[in-house]
Amino acid sequence: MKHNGGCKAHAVVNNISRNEHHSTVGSKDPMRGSRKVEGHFRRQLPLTECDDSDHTERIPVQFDLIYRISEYISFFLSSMATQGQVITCKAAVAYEPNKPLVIEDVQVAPPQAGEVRIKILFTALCHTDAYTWSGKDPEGLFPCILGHEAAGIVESVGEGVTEVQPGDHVIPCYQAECRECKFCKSGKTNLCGKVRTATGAGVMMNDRKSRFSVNGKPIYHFMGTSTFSQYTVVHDVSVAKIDPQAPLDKVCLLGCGVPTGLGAVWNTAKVEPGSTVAIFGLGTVGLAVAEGAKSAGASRIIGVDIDSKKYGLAKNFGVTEFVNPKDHDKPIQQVIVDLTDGGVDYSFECIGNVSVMRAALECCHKGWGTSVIIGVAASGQEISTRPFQLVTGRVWKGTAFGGFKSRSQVPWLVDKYMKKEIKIDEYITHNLTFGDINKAFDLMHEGSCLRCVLKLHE
Ligand SMILES: NC(=O)c1ccc[n+]([C@@H]2O[C@H](COP(=O)([O-])OP(=O)(O)OC[C@H]3O[C@@H](n4cnc5c(N)ncnc54)[C@H](O)[C@@H]3O)[C@@H](O)[C@H]2O)c1
Ligand SMILES: N[C@@H](CCC(=O)N[C@@H](CSCO)C(=O)NCC(=O)O)C(=O)O
Ligand SMILES: [Zn+2]
Ligand SMILES: [Zn+2]
Repeated sequence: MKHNGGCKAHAVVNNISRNEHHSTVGSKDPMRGSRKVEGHFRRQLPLTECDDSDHTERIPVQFDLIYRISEYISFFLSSMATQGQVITCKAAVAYEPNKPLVIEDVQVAPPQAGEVRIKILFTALCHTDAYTWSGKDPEGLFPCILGHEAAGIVESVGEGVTEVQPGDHVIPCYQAECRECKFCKSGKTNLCGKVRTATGAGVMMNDRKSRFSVNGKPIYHFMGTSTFSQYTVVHDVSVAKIDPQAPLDKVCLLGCGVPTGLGAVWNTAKVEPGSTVAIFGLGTVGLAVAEGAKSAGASRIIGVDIDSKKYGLAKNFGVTEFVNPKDHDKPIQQVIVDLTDGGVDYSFECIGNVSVMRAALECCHKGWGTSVIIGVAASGQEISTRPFQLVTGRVWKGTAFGGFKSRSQVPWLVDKYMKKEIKIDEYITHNLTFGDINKAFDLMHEGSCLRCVLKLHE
């Protein structure tokens, strides 16, 4: 008898099937059917039909467990060979602003005290990588290894690291969480001060030096993550340990864009049921805002984008109305105020354009409307509005990583994805190999690309 969907084992099989299906969308995956020791292997097991007897129902679960143990042992043995050694691997180096990234052999030093070396399996590209690469980031340093939206497996740990060990599946987090500094203890913010000066300077805290080099010349770290490398070294306070069953080629997105949008709604704005919402910019971050607003019970979710093609897609994430500023003669804030009887309860800027940030504030309702800045604006840019906008009750806020505490809450977001409570697959429009990283950046500037996931190892 075939599955009827009611047994525990069947739940596992369903999960495998779903992921298997999505992992093939838009990509030719040379890993399919192979048995490499990597994060998404579990989902590539051949499926056997089960019947209703206890015996056959247990087969997939046992098979899965055996596989996971062998995966762990195999990874453990391979990491024994590299622990304490310099690893030479491929990384995409940004030598100069806007010049194509160069994939080359990079030496990655072993982790020092309080550091973790991670084998990065999958990384996505975020608009902030392109922003720093463009040379407009005041903290941008060259040569560097960009990348901050990824997932991988711990290869080795430095002295004193207790919360992760080789073989653990992890997401590197550009926003650290040490649980000891005044930011972490305040209960008022997800920002952490412990390693921020080092990550902003492209080095590690211990010795203020980089762990990356090419032929002896140091290469800067980026955002404390540098995931455009087959191996990276991060601070232990920047590592979230996640469910080893989670597909790493999907949950890599929980390193930045998706949590940022969801958290902007849930943690920063705290949107209530029945609220009206305007979202400026319908890329991954804006769509995650829409998803968060829908789940928070917003009654109207107005998407604003200069690319009208975004509307069809945005409906799937909860956007109920669409406005293209190019279709109107009036300022966009006036268009939205007219549409909503005086303005929206909440607005979100997900572009990084300071003129749009002003419009997003000014389309909020007098007395209570709150606008959240998410977009990252270029060096030298400043925001402005008439102070009267704030005097009359509008509130201007900003958010980093959606207010989520990284080490504590990224694993929770992974679990929510595994329970199908949040989307991830729907944001992945492209899958490419590491060698195509420059093509992936080109795609980012095309309207059809939300997130492109790169596979770092063959
Ligand atoms: N604060 C944070 O923690 C955080 C985290 C992730 C990303 N970001 C930033 O968020 C922003 C969005 O990231 P993304 O990956 O979704 O980018 P994206 O480029 O995919 O999306 C931007 C969208 O804005 C639209 N747009 C551009 N100019 C516009 C205009 N004048 N009016 C209306 N729409 C316009 C584009 O058509 C596009 O759909 C970036 O600035 C990124 O750096 C911030
Ligand atoms: N380095 C830039 C600021 C960049 C920025 O604002 N980064 C966001 C995350 S963007 C992720 O895609 C952030 O979280 N900032 C808080 C922090 O970096 O501590 C500049 O100097 O202008
Ligand atoms: Zn990002
Ligand atoms: Zn801290």
